[in-house]
Amino acid sequence: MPQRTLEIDSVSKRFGDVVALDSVSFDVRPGELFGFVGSNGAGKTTAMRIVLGVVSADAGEVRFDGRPVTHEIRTRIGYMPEERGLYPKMKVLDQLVYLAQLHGMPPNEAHRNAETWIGRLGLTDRRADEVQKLSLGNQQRVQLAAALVHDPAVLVLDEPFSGLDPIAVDVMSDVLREQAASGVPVIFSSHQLELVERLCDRVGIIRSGRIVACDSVAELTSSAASQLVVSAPAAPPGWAAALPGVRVVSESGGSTVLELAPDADDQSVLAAALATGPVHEFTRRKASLSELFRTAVAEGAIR
Ligand SMILES: Nc1ncnc2c1ncn2[C@@H]1O[C@H](COP(=O)(O)OP(=O)(O)OP(=O)(O)O)[C@@H](O)[C@H]1O
Repeated sequence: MPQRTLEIDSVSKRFGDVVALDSVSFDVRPGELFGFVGSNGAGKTTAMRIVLGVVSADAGEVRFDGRPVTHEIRTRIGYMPEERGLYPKMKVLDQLVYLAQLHGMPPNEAHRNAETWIGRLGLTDRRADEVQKLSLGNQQRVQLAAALVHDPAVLVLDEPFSGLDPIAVDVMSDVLREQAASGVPVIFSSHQLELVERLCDRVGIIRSGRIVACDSVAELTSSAASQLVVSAPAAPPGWAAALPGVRVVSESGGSTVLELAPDADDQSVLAAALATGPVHEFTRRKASLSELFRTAVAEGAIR
């Protein structure tokens, strides 16, 4: 295991009868952007809270750099909680300086870092405003600054992109990429799967407290069933339904999307399409993360 890896090892957690996490294991490596995705209530927030020590695990262990996460290590984690955790009446600059010092940073450095992130995140005009007077998106920028202001060794961000405008999404994306590039393991949860697909080195999909897939998007999509887009305007409805190893995903206006089993013969699909008349398009398409996610959530496991 490389140094500075965050390891979640066989972590389980119940709340009464609800199994929130069932022996969840994955790791986030240095320099990696890791996307944590799953339906509402799948267990993402619980897992992140356990990493932070806000919630204790019933079983399993969280390690950083090969050692169990202690209070000292937790002060080196930059955390953006889902419920957000700012002091509403405190001014932006004061708040960031205070939080940096709370993580053990000397006052001068705390001040310098706070100013740096205020500038970087486009909050300069708001630095003397109380947090409660900011728009939600700007509060979120402050929340990101709060996670970063103490130069964390790990970043754990619970839905950092929710509610951001497109410019703020770009800023957030750039900052997360930079942090990862500087060697920080970064994990964030999100329901914006196109964004996760675009940004992340690896993705973990959690379903009902269990990890059902964990790999790079390229690996996950290459092992998923491949799809064919066939445009055959003269083909009658249902033309492909009886072809062996073929599932019709959608059919509209002469364009049909088919899912092929690994051993299905695409040439016989082409022959069947040509038998109906001209074929204008015949393209293989990889499943997107969204499609993969739906399969994983529906079936429980994709590999
Ligand atoms: N403090 C708690 N007390 C009781 N049940 C809880 C508590 N925290 C979480 N749960 C339950 O644990 C399960 C996992 O919830 P969690 O918040 O981790 O999901 P999530 O993946 O973050 O969902 P979302 O995408 O909606 O934020 C849910 O069934 C939830 O109701």
